[in-house]
Amino acid sequence: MDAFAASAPGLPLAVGFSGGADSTALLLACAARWPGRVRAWHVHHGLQAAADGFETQARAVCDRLGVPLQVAHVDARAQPGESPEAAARHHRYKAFEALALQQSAQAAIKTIVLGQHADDQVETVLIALSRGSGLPGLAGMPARWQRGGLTFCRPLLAVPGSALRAWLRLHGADWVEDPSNADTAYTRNRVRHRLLPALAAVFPEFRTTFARSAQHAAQAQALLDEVAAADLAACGVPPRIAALQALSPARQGNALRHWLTHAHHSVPSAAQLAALQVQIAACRTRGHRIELKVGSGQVRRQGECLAWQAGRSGAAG
Ligand SMILES: Nc1ncnc2c1ncn2[C@@H]1O[C@H](COP(=O)(O)OP(=O)(O)OP(=O)(O)O)[C@@H](O)[C@H]1O
Repeated sequence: MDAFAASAPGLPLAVGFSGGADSTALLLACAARWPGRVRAWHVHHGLQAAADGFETQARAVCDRLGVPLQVAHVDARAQPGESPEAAARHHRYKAFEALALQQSAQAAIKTIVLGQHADDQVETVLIALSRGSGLPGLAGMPARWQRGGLTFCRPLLAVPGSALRAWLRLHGADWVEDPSNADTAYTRNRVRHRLLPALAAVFPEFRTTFARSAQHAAQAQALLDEVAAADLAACGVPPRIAALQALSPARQGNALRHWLTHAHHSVPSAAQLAALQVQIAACRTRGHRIELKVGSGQVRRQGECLAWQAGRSGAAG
């Protein structure tokens, strides 16, 4: 397994270690490759009775490998309207950031590696397709990104889940099965247990080909982000309406989506974006008002520019 062949990670690194098969394989591989430069971080989500067993397993594996383990306990219960998976992910990343802050300067963690593999990537792309997502969703999970001064990597995205388990068995390693992975109440689990076997029967190479499509989508999205950044630099932030009107509809929509998503963390629906573009096109007189619900807030006209107003409790900006 040489998933870091393309670019070596900054060391020392921490493995996000759940005790499950995927992150166990990742921890074993990293500990063998960079002895003494690897740590394990385990997040106890406080959600299910089995979680204490995950922590016990994580401790046992790390003791055996001689890898230092740090455990963060969080309360990852979902807020109303939030999915349990999204809540767990949110709290996990916060916990990783907190663990990074606890490190001494000499041992500062440069990279956090996570164990998502090719099957996880296919599931992500299929779920995005089922929701009618655009390129950002179809691009799947990024292999590498920066957050809070840390670099996160997913070096196993090209490796099938079955290959990881076979590799673990070959090395006599054990892991815990998260019982919630079998719960078909979750969309992702239904995709994994019902859809992936059907796909494999029709398209045996689907992991590789879907991953290639996801990469094409990610490259195209990177280009659209560059075009949006250049167009917004010309339009100003917040954007001037006359400058937006000078753009083609496709570039205007791209620039608006980028502005709302990146500056205001508010993803507009296709219908909201189309309505906003109709309003921008009609805005030819001094008295023309624009006031539209977009994402989690509102877009209004403010003089010659658009302005963003966050949902009820937020401030204008
Ligand atoms: N409780 C946790 N503590 C630390 N890292 C975690 C935890 N849960 C997940 N991760 C990290 O995030 C990755 C993706 O988690 P997810 O739950 O989506 O996958 P998984 O298939 O259950 O992975 P695994 O088999 O490693 O548990 C894991 O491979 C691991 O690197």
